[in-house]
Amino acid sequence: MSTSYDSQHISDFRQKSQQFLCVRFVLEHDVLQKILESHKDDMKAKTGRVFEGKKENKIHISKVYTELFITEGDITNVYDEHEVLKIDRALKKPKFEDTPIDCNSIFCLLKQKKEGNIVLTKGIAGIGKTFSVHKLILDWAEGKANQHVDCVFLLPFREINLIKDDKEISLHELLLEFYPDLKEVENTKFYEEYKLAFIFDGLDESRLELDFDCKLVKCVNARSSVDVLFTNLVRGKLLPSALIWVTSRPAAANLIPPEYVGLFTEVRGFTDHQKEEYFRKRIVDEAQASKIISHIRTSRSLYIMCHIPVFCWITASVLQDILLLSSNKGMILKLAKLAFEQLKEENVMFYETDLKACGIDESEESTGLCTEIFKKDSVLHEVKVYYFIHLSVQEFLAALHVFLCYLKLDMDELKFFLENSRPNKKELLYVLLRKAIDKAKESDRGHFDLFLRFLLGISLQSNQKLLIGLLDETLENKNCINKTIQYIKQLQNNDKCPDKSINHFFCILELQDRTLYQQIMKYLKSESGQPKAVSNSNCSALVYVLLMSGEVLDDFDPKMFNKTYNISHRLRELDLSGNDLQDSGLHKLLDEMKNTERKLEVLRKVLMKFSINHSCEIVSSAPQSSNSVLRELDLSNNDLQDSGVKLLSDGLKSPNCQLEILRLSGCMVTEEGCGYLSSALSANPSHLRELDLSYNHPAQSGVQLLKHKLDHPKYKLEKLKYGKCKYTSTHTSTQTPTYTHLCIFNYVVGQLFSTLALKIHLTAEYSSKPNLAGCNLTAQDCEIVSSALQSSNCVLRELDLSNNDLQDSGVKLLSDGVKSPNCQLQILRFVRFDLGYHKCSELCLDKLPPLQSSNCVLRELDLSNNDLQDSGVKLLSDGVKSPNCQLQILRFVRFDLGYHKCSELSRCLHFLPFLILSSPNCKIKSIFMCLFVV
Ligand SMILES: Nc1ncnc2c1ncn2[C@@H]1O[C@H](COP(=O)(O)OP(=O)(O)OP(=O)(O)O)[C@@H](O)[C@H]1O
Repeated sequence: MSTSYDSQHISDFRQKSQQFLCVRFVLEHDVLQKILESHKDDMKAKTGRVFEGKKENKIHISKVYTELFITEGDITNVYDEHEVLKIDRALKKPKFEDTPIDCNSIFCLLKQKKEGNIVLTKGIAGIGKTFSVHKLILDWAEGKANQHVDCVFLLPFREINLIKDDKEISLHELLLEFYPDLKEVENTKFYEEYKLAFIFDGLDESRLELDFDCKLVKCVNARSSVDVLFTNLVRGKLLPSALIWVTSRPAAANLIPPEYVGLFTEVRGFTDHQKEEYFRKRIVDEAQASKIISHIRTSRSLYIMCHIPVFCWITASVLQDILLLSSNKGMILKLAKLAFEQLKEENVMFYETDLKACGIDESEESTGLCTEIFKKDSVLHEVKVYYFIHLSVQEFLAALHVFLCYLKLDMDELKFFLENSRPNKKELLYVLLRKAIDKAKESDRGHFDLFLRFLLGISLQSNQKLLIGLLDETLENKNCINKTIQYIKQLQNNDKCPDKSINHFFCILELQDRTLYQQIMKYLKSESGQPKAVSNSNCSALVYVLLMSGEVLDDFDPKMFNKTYNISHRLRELDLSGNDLQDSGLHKLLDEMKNTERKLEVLRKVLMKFSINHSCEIVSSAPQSSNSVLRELDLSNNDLQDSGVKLLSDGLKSPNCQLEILRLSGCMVTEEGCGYLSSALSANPSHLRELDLSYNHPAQSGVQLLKHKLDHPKYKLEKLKYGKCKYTSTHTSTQTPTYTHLCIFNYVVGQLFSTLALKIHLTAEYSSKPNLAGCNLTAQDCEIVSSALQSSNCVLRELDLSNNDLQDSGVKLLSDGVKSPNCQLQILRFVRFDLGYHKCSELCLDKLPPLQSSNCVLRELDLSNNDLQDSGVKLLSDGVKSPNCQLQILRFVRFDLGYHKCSELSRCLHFLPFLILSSPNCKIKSIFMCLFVV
């Protein structure tokens, strides 16, 4: 029997199925709306708060966001202009005549275009591309703009890079990686019926290899590599109705073929009006904002630079801190008095009455600055006691107070030191310092020691400059400083107590006396030639003094730590940061340590470039040795590479290895190196707790191998640093005591000298002598420097590139710059620019500025501390002999002969002056050579 449907049946069925579809649609719609609402909340959280340098500085974007000048640009220019020229142009001629466009309107403008599928926005580093992206998304999520768009996805290339290169993934899955909540849209018509916008931020950071002729992908569920998905979106093959926005720095903008670009925009930064608006918005205190704006106006170059928003931020941070210091001046002075009064009494804890006696009342004690400097406790009977956050803060403030009293000639306050003496004004500082030295010497417990060091530090004019805002004037009194140094030295001759003697070393260090080394040697060698007894605490102080002095290490004899003076067994930590100790020196040192019952737990060798094979072998053998107690090893910023890491990993595998912390930041480690480390950890899982691989180049899979170890209970690994997270080295500075209080300055100033700032600094018109020493510049950065040198309006006259790891390729680029007829460079410094560790010195030197070139106008060249070797020196002398060479001063001070004991080098070096001076063309007036034969 066949079923027959009459028309009534059919109509009922239609009605029901329509109802069913409606119900399904309503349900689906509800689900989607919920997902979209939660996505919007997610986006608000993601884009609403912005980092401003430090984590704790996370603020809401609306508090700082200032409209930017964005224009519609000509896409064809993208393909023929170099980024440096763009920066240059942007800095010199920030013209804002074109019609600005509102960032929120870009999607509407795109729709008006007949051709092209995407919006491409370019802009130089720090100009505000990411900020614009965040603002657009936030406005959309808050319902303020672009409400025709149902859903916006932010996909920064920086994060896309984290997806495995070879992973096949669908667009839907890609979105799930970023937005897991979208899981539920899978079976809906989300991708077909909703208006979607995709924002790809920072094309310049992308590691994708873009091939716009690649295979077609049209379906959101079809799998392929991420680059194929991206190119299909851009070509309009995948989700053709979606809106796509890509941002990029200029150099990478040309990766997208122009035919796909519907709207091309350029972020041009802040106009003058916007700059000022930014400062007023960011700095809530109106008077402070006005002060900063007027300060910026007085400096033309700063004012121009501030059209780049990131500079506005840096400027605001630096200037605000300086103002903060002066606006808190009154309070700081009261605290300084309090600190001194209490120090005199040897008090570290004090009461409300003590605060009042120094003019600090109850209302002030728990506000502003006080809360940062004080700690407050209620002890017995609810009586409040106060103490400075750290004793050194009290000691520093006390020293500041005494120095201020000296400036004000407040003899009453200085009575504590001067007692009955009444020196004249000229002698006052010397007498005051001398008496303070005596006071510290008299104190058995040494409670004036650090105070004294701060006071001596502040008495140097160079340090006083750091206290602008607190001191009304700075004073240069070299005569007094010299007399003080002499006085301390005199005391040292009769020093009976080692503790006092060490403090005297520190005092001399604080006064930046260069003869410190001899003083130390004198201390170490008693008259009988026998070592003096050195206490535990003095041992580390002594090592500190020894190692902090660059001069000392030229003559560094590791035996001193060991047999002769028998102090190495007390050594716990050895920081060789920034020293010249070569491989051979390190070898000797570790060798000595091996033979004793040593307790060296922490070895740091940061910033010391050294050869791969030698040093890694040395370092690898140290943790393997059976009596090794090495716990921390910091080899950051050395060119270890994977081969070095392999050697090191052999050490780690040893059951004797107790290493807990290993820092290999910036050591050119790739995925291969991660593999070695991973297998070393597998072989010996029990110790390593912290591994720093930041600033290296491991592919994601390399990191994954190690990350796995983080989760597994078998391993102790707790911390793994990778990517571009900044590792703050614990590298100490000779001036630590005096600068402790200024760490906030250092932070901001550090920001100011970021590579980005320096790049722009370099191309800015005002700067003819940028100091780029120790700025972590790389070979790539040399491209910028080289272009600057070749530019027709280059004003660079003097360039210091010391202590940068520029590598051969970088030197080559620089050399191209110096050869350019436009280049006016007269002075070039490459001090301790370790050419040596490439072990191909001829090559390197070959790439140094060509002294023979008729365009080269170099007058001064400083190659100190480079391992040029014989052949290098020969090349150099050939250059200098050339009739074109203009060189007048050539330095290679502290050339380390010990390293090449058996080579021809010494002979060659002795010959060099002769070779050069006997040449009829030679214009050299002085040669600085300082030879140390070990
Ligand atoms: N519109 C703005 N309002 C206020 N501050 C801004 C604005 N744009 C940028 N800034 C400031 O400049 C800094 C850098 O901006 P942003 O990260 O957007 O630059 P970018 O062009 O994306 O740079 P890069 O190419 O280096 O990624 C921000 O952290 C912020 O401090």
